[in-house]
Amino acid sequence: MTENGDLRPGPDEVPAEAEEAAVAQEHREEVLEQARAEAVEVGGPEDYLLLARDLVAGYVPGVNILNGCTLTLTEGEVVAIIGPNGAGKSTLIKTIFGLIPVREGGLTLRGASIAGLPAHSLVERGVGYVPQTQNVFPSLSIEENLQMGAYLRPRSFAERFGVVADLFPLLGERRKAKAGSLSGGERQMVAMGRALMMNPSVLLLDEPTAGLSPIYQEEVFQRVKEVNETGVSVVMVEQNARRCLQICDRGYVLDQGRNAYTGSGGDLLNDPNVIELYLGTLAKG
Ligand SMILES: Nc1ncnc2c1ncn2[C@@H]1O[C@H](COP(=O)(O)OP(=O)(O)OP(=O)(O)O)[C@@H](O)[C@H]1O
Repeated sequence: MTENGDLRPGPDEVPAEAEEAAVAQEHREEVLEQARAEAVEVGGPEDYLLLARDLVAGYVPGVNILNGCTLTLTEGEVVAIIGPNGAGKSTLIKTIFGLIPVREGGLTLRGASIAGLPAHSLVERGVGYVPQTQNVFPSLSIEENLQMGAYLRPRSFAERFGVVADLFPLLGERRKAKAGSLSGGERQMVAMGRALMMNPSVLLLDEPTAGLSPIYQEEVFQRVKEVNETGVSVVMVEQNARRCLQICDRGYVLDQGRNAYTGSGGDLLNDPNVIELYLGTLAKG
């Protein structure tokens, strides 16, 4: 408080929140410094369904967003990518799906390099991707959206539609409804259903619960688990970090395009550093 009773902080006073944020930022920098020194230890490409190793990628020439990210996915796993805004989570998933070129590092699927392959080649190889936004064709019906998902194998449509409608009954019950008339949560089911039409072995989900009510968020998490139980391995970027870590097998905390922490969902949820730096309110900063 200033001498004249003004409650606003004076020029030399640092508000408690800003001070806390500065301490947390300093701590994050230390964590990243350590991450830089210790590369994430992984096995060889043949040991994983999917291996992204020391990836460097970015949008603008000369500006890297991923600064050496490593992620592994083993058959049957659900792997979460969490971290603060702008950490590069979506960029990592887009790079894996071939939407952003790999500048350095390796990217393999079942031991074979997929770096440089366009997205449609990845779909043919069994990788499905659900973008965060604009992930349905609003003027098309649910059925037509799912047909778009099966465009590479139109003859398998009926069979796959049956499988997908078993997982997401809404899609069968309302197959003639325009996707644009659905709620955000229902659209997310259409988007996931569409990606599953090609019977992928890996499903990449970019913030599937963003903008959804808590009830729909929970439904999405449950559906992801059910999809995983059918044998689909999942990599998901999530803003609801706590809930995601509860349902995933392993998680990666990214920060400034680098691996900050990695471990089982339970270990990350209970790690005091992860709680302090990434799961608390300061993580949003
Ligand atoms: N199309 C783009 N062109 C240029 N820079 C981009 C583009 N998309 C994202 N970026 C930048 O890349 C950085 C990482 O963005 P990214 O979307 O991967 O972060 P994120 O961890 O997914 O965060 P958020 O939770 O905010 O989506 C940000 O600084 C962002 O501004």
